[in-house]
Amino acid sequence: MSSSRFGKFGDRLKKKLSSLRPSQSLKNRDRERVEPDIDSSCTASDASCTSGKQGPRVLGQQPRRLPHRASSTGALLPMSSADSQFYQMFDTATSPKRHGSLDMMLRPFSITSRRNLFAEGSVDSDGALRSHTLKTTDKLEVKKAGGRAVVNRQYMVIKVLGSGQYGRVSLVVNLNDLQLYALKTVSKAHLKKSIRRVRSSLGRRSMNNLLEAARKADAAAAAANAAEATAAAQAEAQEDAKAAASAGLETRATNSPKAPDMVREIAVMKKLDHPNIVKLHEVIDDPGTDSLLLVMEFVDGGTLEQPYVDQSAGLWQPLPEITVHKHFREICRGLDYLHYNHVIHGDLKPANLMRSSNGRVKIGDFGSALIYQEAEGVWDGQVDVWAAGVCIYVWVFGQLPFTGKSILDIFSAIKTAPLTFPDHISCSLELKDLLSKVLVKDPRERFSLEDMMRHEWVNVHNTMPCIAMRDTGGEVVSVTAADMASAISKQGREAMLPMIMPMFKEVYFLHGEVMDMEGDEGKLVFLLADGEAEVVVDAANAGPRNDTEDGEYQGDISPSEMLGMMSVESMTAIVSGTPRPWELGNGQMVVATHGPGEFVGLSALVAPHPVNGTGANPHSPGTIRARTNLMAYQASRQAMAAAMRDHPELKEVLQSQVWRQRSDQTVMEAISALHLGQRASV
Ligand SMILES: Nc1ncnc2c1ncn2[C@@H]1O[C@H](COP(=O)(O)OP(=O)(O)OP(=O)(O)O)[C@@H](O)[C@H]1O
Repeated sequence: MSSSRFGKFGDRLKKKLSSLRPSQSLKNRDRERVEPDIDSSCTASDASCTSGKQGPRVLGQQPRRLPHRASSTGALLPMSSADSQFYQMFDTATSPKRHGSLDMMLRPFSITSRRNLFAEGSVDSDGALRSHTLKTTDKLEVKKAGGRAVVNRQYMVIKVLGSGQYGRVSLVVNLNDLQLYALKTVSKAHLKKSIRRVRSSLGRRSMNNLLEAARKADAAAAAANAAEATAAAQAEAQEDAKAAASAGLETRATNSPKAPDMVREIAVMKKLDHPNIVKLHEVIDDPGTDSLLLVMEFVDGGTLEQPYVDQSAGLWQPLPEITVHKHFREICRGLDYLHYNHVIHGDLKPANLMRSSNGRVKIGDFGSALIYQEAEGVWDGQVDVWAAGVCIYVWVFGQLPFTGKSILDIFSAIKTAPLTFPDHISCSLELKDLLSKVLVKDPRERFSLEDMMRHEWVNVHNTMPCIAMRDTGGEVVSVTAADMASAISKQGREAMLPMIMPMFKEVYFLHGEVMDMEGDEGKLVFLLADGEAEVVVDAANAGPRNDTEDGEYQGDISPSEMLGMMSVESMTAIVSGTPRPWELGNGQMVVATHGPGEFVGLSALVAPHPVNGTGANPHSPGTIRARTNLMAYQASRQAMAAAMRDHPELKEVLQSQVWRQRSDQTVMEAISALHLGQRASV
């Protein structure tokens, strides 16, 4: 492998990069992917099945422009045959049809472990139940059967239950166990943001920041109804106000929020199991979009807000104290279980409390929950105690304990106004006593959850004890590597994990540290647990590895075949001449970034050789480097190879992982193909 030859290739590649224009930006390409739109309103006659829209929803769709080449002065030049060959291949590889066929190629991996109840074109005995492909993304498949949407051949949508600020909740039936579940679509970006938000609020923002934020919010929503300030918002504001006051109104740079770890949060949530907690059963990721689907226990009695609030007037209807008492004891148990497992709910409010048909109250919506880690410092479970107190107050008195005409007024009332009880509603002295100990502004002086559970109003003078988890014992939920890796459903993942998890050991890397070097024999495979890794390739060193001396191509797979295996994104990255933040200079390019729950280093193990297309490529096609401080599970290539020999299905699954991750391997193939395309034309 002569370095001059690759040097020449490198120069030609650079020239190519600078002379080409992408037909679309990477961003637009990403946005062009079909968004999942699960809708119960589909009918059998509506083949597109998207709420009456024409065909699936495509965001940011733009007419495709033919690639052309510009001179340095911007004038269009006639294409060379190498260019046109390349463009032809590029066009084929990136056309929707071609992209579709890539999906087809991957599809068999997606259904191996699922019951195929609604195979394409299947018809029931009456001929009524037909299925049509509705939409398929990399991991999320939505089909239509019997006029209803079916997600991943498992969850059939019955109806929409409701919509929150960030997503929609549908009632679905699980075709595997014929039980009802609630399926919630949430935005990954929102989930990450809310984790960050809770962390930062628990990390103590200053009062100045808080008031500034409140002023901005007030200005933006001058007409906002004060009643919209939720119990949780009050609780958060309360915590912030007190914390800021005790910190002398200074912004604390220390104790800054850690990078959000959605996978860890989800892994913990999935392990929580308590009669007063809405169970999270499955999380389905669609990597092509911002959507995450949460499959939850269906709670059939509605929320503890709907029946008690007059929506038109925004007024609460006071509840009998005895009803509130019953609800509250269950909330205490659920909260106690959460806190025992180091989970802070962070958004406790009547709208997030649900009732089952047998009257049991369940805490739901963990979108703002936080897993407390001792390393992070202060335990802030007191935020949930405050919110629980606000819930009692609202139910008993039919109004919020602290109100104002604007958000700023409400914050100010929370911070300074004394707790009062309306005269026109009578309640027991015990309840007033409890509220006066729970709605205490300083969290250090506020009742703890256990104090609350021992209070005479709750345990009815010790005749109905409300026993805390700490007194009964029980294992605290912990998450293992296997839990983390299976937290979010990935196709084939479930079958693979038991085979590979025993091989992994925990490793840590500092930001910038090399985990595996390009060109070395790929010895390691990593499953990322926390933090991000990037794959960097050196374009100047790229090229085929089994050319003959005279450069003749010896492989048995053609460049166009290789291009058929490429992802659109990596191709766009290769041909774009525009400098991008991920281009490091000196011909180095970050071709892939991976986060928690994803594998890196697999391509050396299972991907076909970039040129001859056969066998596994024993060399790392790119350098794997820590993009942040990170924790990962590491396995040796040898051990993985042995497992693949013993379990042929593991190889299939890992191969599909490589393609799905738009790995560095595909980029290397693109570079090789570009090289070969150029040489073929010389
Ligand atoms: N597990 C569930 N079982 C039954 N119904 C549910 C379930 N989860 C949510 N719902 C219904 O869906 C509605 C919307 O829920 P969602 O959690 O999206 O919004 P929210 O909590 O009301 O608002 P936000 O998320 O904006 O705070 C709820 O009001 C409730 O009626």
